[in-house]
Amino acid sequence: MQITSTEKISVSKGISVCLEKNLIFAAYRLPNQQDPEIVIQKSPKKNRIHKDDNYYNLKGFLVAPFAETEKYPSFIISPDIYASKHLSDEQYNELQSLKVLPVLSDESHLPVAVGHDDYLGQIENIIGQIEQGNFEKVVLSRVKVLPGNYISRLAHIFDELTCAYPNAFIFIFNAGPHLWIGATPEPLLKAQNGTMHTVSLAGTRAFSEQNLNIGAWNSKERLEQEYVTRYISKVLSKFNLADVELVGPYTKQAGNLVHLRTDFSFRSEELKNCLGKFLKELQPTPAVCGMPRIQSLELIAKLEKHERAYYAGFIGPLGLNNRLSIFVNIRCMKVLQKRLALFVGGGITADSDPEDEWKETELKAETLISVLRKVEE
Ligand SMILES: C=C(O[C@H]1C=CC=C(C(=O)O)[C@@H]1O)C(=O)O
Repeated sequence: MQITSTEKISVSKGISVCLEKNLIFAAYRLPNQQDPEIVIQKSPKKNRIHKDDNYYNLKGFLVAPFAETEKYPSFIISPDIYASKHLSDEQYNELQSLKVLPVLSDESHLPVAVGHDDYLGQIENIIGQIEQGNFEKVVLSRVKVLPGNYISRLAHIFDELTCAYPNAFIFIFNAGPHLWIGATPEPLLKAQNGTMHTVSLAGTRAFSEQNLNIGAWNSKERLEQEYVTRYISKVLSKFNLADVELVGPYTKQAGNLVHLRTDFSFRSEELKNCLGKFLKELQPTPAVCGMPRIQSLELIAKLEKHERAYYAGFIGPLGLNNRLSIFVNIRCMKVLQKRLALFVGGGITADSDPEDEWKETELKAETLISVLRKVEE
């Protein structure tokens, strides 16, 4: 049915239609911005990308996994239809005319939920390895599974996330069996007016006025974040980036939580021809992986019972509105036909208390669960 109307078609309506048709698309709302944006690809084929590609010439919504595999590749969603705030009648008609794509079920690889005792056992294992001098920090994650089919409610959940978390990056993306939604507080790389920005984010407390005061944070928490800062500084010097400026650490609210954060900025020119390589070198940082990195990747693969897939990978718009804004995919969930899989993790260091670490992941899960409760009311 063709429409010509004076009624505006919202991004939220666009999300619903894309989900009904199972199209490859992404919608997002950048931190501290009003309007959500939507990127819809007409072709059903994933556009895979590689780190040697010239990212500067890419346009669309970038999706990269925690660890690149055949099953979880990096790809970019083409902006065949791109709209901010509203779709035009023409765009909506074009969307309506696109064919429904088959649902590619991923139910054969269900993320395995890990309970309290198993999680504490894994943390103790990591602390033991840190005490033996094999690691400085390892970020362990787990999955919380919530039964139910939420697909028809995702547009509503997206809208609620945008209201609940104005300073987060709110996103949803769908491509084949990969359907994810979340509200991440962690920018990975942003380019603005010739300057690039990245952050070191780690250390978590429940939000309170008192916890916004940096003086309230202890040396364990500061060290946990300091590892990330050191790692990023090292990557920046490896790429010979000039004029690096560093601000922090300071406290930053993320919904029901507060984190420690340090901001880095540097000239973007230098990365023009090696952005893909730089991103792969930078991510995963010890905010989601560990120190040393390769050994942490191996330990994570050995200990965790689930595949991280796109959790702790990176996502965001590239080359749209002349912007580059990429975020680390945390505070997120994978949406399956009959369940949601919430991914939550936390940094383990020598002084970690396993029970506190469990509580921290419960708090992190609340970021999304509190919004799910709202849409169920
Ligand atoms: C790995 C996650 O958070 C990271 C970002 C901020 C604080 C973190 C922490 O305190 O452990 C984590 O490094 C997650 O939310 O799943």
